Amino acid sequence: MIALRDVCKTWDGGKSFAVKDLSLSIEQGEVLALLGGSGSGKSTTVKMINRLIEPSSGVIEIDGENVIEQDPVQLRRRIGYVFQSIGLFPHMTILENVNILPKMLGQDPAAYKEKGSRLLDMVELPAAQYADRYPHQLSGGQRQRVGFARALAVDPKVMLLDEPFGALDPVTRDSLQAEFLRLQGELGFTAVIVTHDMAEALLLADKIAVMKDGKLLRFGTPRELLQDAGDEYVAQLLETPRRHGRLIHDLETT
Ligand SMILES: Nc1ncnc2c1ncn2[C@@H]1O[C@H](COP(=O)(O)OP(=O)(O)OP(=O)(O)O)[C@@H](O)[C@H]1O
Repeated sequence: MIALRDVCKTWDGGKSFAVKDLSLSIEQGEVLALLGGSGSGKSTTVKMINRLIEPSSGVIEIDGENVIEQDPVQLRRRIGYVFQSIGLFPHMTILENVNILPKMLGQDPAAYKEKGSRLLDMVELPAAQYADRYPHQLSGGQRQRVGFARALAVDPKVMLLDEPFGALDPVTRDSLQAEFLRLQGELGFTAVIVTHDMAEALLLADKIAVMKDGKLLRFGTPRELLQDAGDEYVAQLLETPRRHGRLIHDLETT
């Protein structure tokens, strides 16, 4: 469904690499976690998929079609995009925010209003209660749910999520992660999720791509990584959730 082949992104006239020779692919309905530290090239990679950033070289295909050959605006309308700062319009109600794209695409108002309400119910913000509120009347976690509903409004086959849970407290993060998995299972979209948290990647993803300094260090299923980190840095990243697991297990059993 999504394939990257030898993708590079350089800045400063080719002097520095944000992403170097990145090749990977995922199947329809899979969740890919792009995992790495600050500056490893995760956001650049995800933004190249929907052409917010143009690759310097290499090929990116969605469903067999080269993204470079598609109109960037049309492409972005077909792909759900959720990011940390959410970007809701403050002067629009929650339902109006969810309906932005269907409205821009000229869809039937009665149909998209009904659908927007259903999406709000789906992300557990009952429309009867939340549709007419404004973003400032919601908590951060609730705003992020609106971000999900908005991204889902055009029935995307592909969802890109750039640290969607990064700014949330652990309880809200946990409930939204569970919600994401439920929605993904129900709707079956293919997703790329940027995270710097190995536990999040292990819990949410079918495939994990570990990046460092713009390069792909390791690509595999959570189970494959746990069985064989294959790289010292990857082993270090796995150590934190393992240590937490051991500590909790010890506390429970002693
Ligand atoms: N517009 C730009 N001009 C020059 N360099 C850039 C630009 N955007 C990103 N970079 C560089 O590209 C590299 C990768 O950045 P990117 O934002 O993809 O990293 P990241 O893994 O998403 O990091 P973070 O987790 O901190 O968001 C960094 O070294 C960054 O400084």
